Amino acid sequence: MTFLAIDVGNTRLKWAMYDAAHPGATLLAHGAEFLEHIDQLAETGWAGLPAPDRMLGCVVAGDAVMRRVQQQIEQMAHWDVAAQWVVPSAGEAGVTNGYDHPTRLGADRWVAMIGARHQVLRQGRPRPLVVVMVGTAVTVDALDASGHFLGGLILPGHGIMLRALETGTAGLHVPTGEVTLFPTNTSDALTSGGTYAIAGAVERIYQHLDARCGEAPACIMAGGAGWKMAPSMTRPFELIDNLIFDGLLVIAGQRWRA
Ligand SMILES: Nc1ncnc2c1ncn2[C@@H]1O[C@H](COP(=O)(O)OP(=O)(O)O)[C@@H](O)[C@H]1O
Ligand SMILES: CC(C)(COP(=O)(O)O)[C@@H](O)C(=O)NCCC(=O)O
Ligand SMILES: [K+]
Repeated sequence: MTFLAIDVGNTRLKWAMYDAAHPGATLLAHGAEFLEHIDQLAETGWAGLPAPDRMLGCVVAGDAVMRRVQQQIEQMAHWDVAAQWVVPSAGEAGVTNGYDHPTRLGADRWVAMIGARHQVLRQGRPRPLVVVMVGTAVTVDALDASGHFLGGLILPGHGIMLRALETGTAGLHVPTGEVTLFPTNTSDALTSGGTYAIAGAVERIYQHLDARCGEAPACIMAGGAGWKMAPSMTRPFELIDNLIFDGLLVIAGQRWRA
């Protein structure tokens, strides 16, 4: 059963076609498009793909963007698949949702937590877990050892931090710099400031979760800019590029496995 997984963030749409709709499926094809280019997906990235039997996605870029994606799916002549989008709930696939209003949680955060929780369980005993996603925004979410989502942080991503400083000041229009411990020029000061803001937020949630659970958490990181953070993290972590797709495969497996 071919399965199309779609992750629509605020910067890019990421898609992956699998040969089955459950964890362990083989990846057949994948791609990413900036949101400006998604109206050509049917003619470009998706042309020549096998027709998917099932589709499951998560979208945080708004209803208009979701409709544009659905139009591309409808435009695929030989496809006959209903678009289904994950809506965060009180509980799914072994994760329970501690958000005040569970449906207001970003669908990408929910799916990533489900993917990360299953990754931890595959590796052995249940542990508390920090899930970091470094995309347009950065999210840092905490689950206890039972798979309960306790809550998390939202902060600006690298790009938004830099743009905010550029537009809010007269003297901060400089090229990208390096991350250094004691920056001695404006470029390095900005790049290091953003990177350590994110690393510091992760460190704080890690400490909060360690204190709450009395056990060192696992940490899983994902997102288009996750690799930029790797050298600056203060705790052991695992970088999983396909975390959202892994989560979508877990959810699909539970919904559709006969
Ligand atoms: N090759 C790349 N293409 C696009 N964005 C990239 C790339 N490498 C790093 N990035 C960074 O990743 C961010 C987008 O990551 P992504 O996970 O696609 O975000 P979102 O899920 O919010 O759309 C951008 O803000 C950019 O800073
Ligand atoms: C926090 C986010 C903007 C992150 O989006 P992204 O960086 O992946 O584009 C998204 O998860 C979102 O819109 N969340 C809804 C609000 C919430 O989670 O509380
Ligand atoms: K995302």
